[in-house]
Amino acid sequence: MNNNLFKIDFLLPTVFFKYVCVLFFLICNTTYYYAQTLKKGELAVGIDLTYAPYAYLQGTPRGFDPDLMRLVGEKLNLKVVFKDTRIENIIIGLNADHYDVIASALYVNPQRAQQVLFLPYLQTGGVLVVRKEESYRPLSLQDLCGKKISSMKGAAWIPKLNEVTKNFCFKKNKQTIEIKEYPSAPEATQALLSKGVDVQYEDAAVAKMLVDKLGDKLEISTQEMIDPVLIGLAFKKENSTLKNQIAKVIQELRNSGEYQQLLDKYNLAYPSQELLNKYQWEGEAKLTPIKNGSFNWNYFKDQLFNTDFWKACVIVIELSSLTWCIGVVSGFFVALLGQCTFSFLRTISKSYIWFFRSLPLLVLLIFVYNLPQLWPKSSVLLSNPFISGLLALVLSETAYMAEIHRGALQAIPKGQYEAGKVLGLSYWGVMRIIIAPQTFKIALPALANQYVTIIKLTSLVSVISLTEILLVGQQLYTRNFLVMETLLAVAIYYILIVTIITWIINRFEEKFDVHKKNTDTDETIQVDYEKLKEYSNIKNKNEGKIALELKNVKKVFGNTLVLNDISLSVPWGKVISIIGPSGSGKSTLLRSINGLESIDTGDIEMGGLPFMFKNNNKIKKSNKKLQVLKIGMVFQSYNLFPHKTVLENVMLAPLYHKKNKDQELIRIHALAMLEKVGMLIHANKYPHQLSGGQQQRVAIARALAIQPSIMLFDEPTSALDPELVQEVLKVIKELSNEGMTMIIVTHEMKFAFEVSDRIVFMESGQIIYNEDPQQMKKTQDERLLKFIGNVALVEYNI
Ligand SMILES: Nc1ncnc2c1ncn2[C@@H]1O[C@H](COP(=O)(O)OP(=O)(O)OP(=O)(O)O)[C@@H](O)[C@H]1O
Repeated sequence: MNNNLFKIDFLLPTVFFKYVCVLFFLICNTTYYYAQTLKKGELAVGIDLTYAPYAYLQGTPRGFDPDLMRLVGEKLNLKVVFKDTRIENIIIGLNADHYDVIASALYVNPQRAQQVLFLPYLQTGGVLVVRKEESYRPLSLQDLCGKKISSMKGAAWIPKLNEVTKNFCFKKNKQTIEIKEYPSAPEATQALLSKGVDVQYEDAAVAKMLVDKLGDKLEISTQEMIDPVLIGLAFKKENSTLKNQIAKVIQELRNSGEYQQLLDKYNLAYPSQELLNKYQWEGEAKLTPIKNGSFNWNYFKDQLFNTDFWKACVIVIELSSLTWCIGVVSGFFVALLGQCTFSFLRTISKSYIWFFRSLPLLVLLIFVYNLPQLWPKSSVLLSNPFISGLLALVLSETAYMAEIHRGALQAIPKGQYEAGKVLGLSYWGVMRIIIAPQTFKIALPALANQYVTIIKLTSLVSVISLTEILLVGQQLYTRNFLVMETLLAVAIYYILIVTIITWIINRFEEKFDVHKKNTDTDETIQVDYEKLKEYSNIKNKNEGKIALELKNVKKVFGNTLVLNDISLSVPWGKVISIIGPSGSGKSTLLRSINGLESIDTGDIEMGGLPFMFKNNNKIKKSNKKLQVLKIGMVFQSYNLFPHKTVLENVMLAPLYHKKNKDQELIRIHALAMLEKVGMLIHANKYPHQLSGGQQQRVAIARALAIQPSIMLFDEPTSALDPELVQEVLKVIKELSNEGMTMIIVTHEMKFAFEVSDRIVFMESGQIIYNEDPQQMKKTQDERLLKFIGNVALVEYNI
């Protein structure tokens, strides 16, 4: 027993040692695996599949890089997984552990070498591509002075082109080389085809593929590669194990000849020793590596003072402001077309909105910018990216703005249109003076929001090489790959612009909001009261004996006969009240008299002149504007213009029609009308600051300001509280005393019987009685008696 125990005691350290060894081996092994790839048995490859012939998607990833990585994966016994990533984000993705290696034709440059480990595996260089139809054939960079060059964003040769401008072109008194950077090679080629640029500076392999496909239009003008550059696979700084392993595999592939076969397939070359030596010196010895994960605050701070960013801010503000201003106006017109009575115009509006809202802005931008390819004459304007960008943005934004305006237009009560119409304003007059300002005010919060959206949308214009803020940022980080630092600076610039613009719009919105205007104090109006009296009398211009004559008027709404053979004669200076049960056609009759409703048959004459009459089986309106001006109309719901003060409401129509009067005279007359209705003291207030009765009295003053010969009142007291009714009736009574010809639709029976010369009783669209009030009181008709009797006869002190 003791022996056994001894044995166990003796054996334990041996077993423990074995366990520790196995565990150590396992840990080492695991670490080994995780050191080379993120996921065991898998090689994740970061690749931009939009760069043929190096890497592209045709069902599966194809091109030189995918082919090479598959070979490498085979040799290392790893499953290759491709992670499609845009080139500008590819290094940040590597350092964020999204993949193990970048195989995406990544040019080796000193800034990039600070952030990743490079394994050079290819050599390429730039060539110049030109349009075949033209005679211009540049052979070197020196031949590019004064020309426009398209290039892929962040290409290695861009700094070199700038050097040529500085050290060669300027010294020879030649013009600068203008470089336009595009997101990818196809866009750069498109710019060349549509004559936006003169030359495309392109990678030799890409250019060869281009010429293979578009040989009838494009040609490589250089004899050999300009400035050869290295292309490398990139690894995380800490992952030299994987780099060494893949370097070993590539060496094996080179030894076996497989690598050369692959190079030949794509017309590429392995880097020359001379170029590799240069890289050792430039890329690794000279620059201190950037520590992975650190944020370069100094670089970020420098970007806040970068003049290129500030210039781009000016471009963004100009582009977004112009887009917004033009879009607001054009959107309003598209929205108006949508409200038209002509179905053809409505269809145009709807189709426009449908089409441009469905079209992605990016597609529209590229299409507009490249339109000169289809329509060469347009290149005069459209080859300028600012103009192309503005046009595409305006086309797209107009559709969105039209929808915002449509909502605002629908929110404006119909009475506002009608009030403008009865004041004799033309359609465009009503739109300009009454509807547009109100629509704009309603739509302003949504429009302001759209402004902010446009500011951010301008970043898309970088696709056609307009150097706005994002493009400046992209140009920087595609070279140095300090993506986070650059994008933070970009974000700061956008936030700054949006904050300033929002502040300006908010001030603007406050200015527009009449509810926030402090006009509550009853400001004394500076007027000469003696002069007011001179203008306050009603001057009727009575022509002929009869003010108004309706002959056999009929009006149908759908299948309902609303006015049935109405004949009515109104002599000058008389007051006619129209009474009758609800729906009997009283309002329709009144609205037909001033043309707010058309009639189906019959004639309407005013002062002996035809106003509506039958011609070729159609009812026509003659001298409509002139006739309307002879009629003042007061609505049940006042219909004052809420964005104008009381005085502005009253002066609106006389100022519009002018009639050779000077503005001061119009103002005095308007004040006189306000004095007449007892509203002079409130002249500077806005309608929302008045009671219902006060608003109705302003509405009467507004109708009187056009100096009408006939006044129509459509239930002027129906919307008022009983205490406010009498202040309005008092004004109407005074007008009748002055001899104003009036037609009043009312339910105020006592008032009607007191003030009227005749009372018209309507039922089912017909005039049943048209009598003197005293005579009507003696009626034996039970129906009429019942109607008059059923109405409460309130005692008014008027
Ligand atoms: N725009 C319209 N479209 C269709 N029908 C209408 C329209 N305007 C009025 N009507 C119809 O015409 C008839 C007469 O309406 P109207 O407003 O002239 O009557 P009213 O006598 O003024 O009534 P109330 O005293 O209630 O205002 C009603 O049956 C009404 O429904």
